[in-house]
Amino acid sequence: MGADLLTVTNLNKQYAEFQLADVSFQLPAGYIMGFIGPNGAGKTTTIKAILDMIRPDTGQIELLGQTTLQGRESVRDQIGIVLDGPVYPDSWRAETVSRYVGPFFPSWDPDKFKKLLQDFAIPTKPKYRDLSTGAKIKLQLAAAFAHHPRLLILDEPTSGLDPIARDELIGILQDFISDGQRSVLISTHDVLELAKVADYVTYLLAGKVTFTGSLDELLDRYVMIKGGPNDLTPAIQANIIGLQRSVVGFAGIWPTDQIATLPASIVQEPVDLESLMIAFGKGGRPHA
Ligand SMILES: Nc1ncnc2c1ncn2[C@@H]1O[C@H](COP(=O)(O)OP(=O)(O)OP(=O)(O)O)[C@@H](O)[C@H]1O
Repeated sequence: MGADLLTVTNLNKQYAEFQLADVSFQLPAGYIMGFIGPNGAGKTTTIKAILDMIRPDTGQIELLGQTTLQGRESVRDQIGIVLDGPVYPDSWRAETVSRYVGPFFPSWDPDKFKKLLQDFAIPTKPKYRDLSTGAKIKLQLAAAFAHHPRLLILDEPTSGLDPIARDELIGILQDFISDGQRSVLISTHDVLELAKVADYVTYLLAGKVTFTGSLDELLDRYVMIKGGPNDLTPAIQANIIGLQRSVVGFAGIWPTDQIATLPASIVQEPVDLESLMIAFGKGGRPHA
């Protein structure tokens, strides 16, 4: 496993009605980490702290081995950023980005940027405000890749993308990490797409990390259980995560290490990330 490109340790930030509490996780080189959790969990706040767009109350952020603000500034060139929503002035065109954004990055490669505009099929004539949502995201990606980043940080890049564009983006991210030297931190609600490529996930709930680690490890910890109405004993009801009832019975998430406590009539199936996220979001908590 390569060196960590990003380490977040005990990050705290207090707002009037929200607290980011002791957020810690690390991302090694060569991997994609999904940063997931319900609306308002604190994903954007954490990303803003990582990018020095807000100042945390306490905690440490290490970006490409640099912990101080000055040190992190010195590696800024190696961090590619894609944020949700409009990021360039309405009147800009694709090549304006190279003219005005390029000078901020010592390793900006105008030829690479031009080639990416072609590769990503980004129209160069329309003004930024008239580009489609997908083209706007791809323009940010082209700008991020044009300065040869080692770490790509994306905050909800898939919102507003159609399924084809989402699939394309996932492919681009996979290519990006393929040499084992680079990593991606991606915050998204699109866990179906994410589950196809993420090696690691960090799951944030109400400002706290409730799981960080390998996606396979998270999925191995649980099974989906199903049974008829009469199978729902008080013991199952007390421990099941994200109980769903219907006329034909019930379903929910169950910790793998407690499978032995289940009656033989209960059906067990592998769990997927989306079902887990829904169950956790409904008030269930990840099992220690
Ligand atoms: N500047 C601020 N002042 C006060 N509260 C803030 C500020 N910025 C964010 N918050 C609050 O912090 C909480 C977390 O917001 P954040 O945008 O980090 O969540 P998120 O996980 O990215 O959510 P979403 O998935 O909806 O984008 C929210 O309740 C939000 O209102």
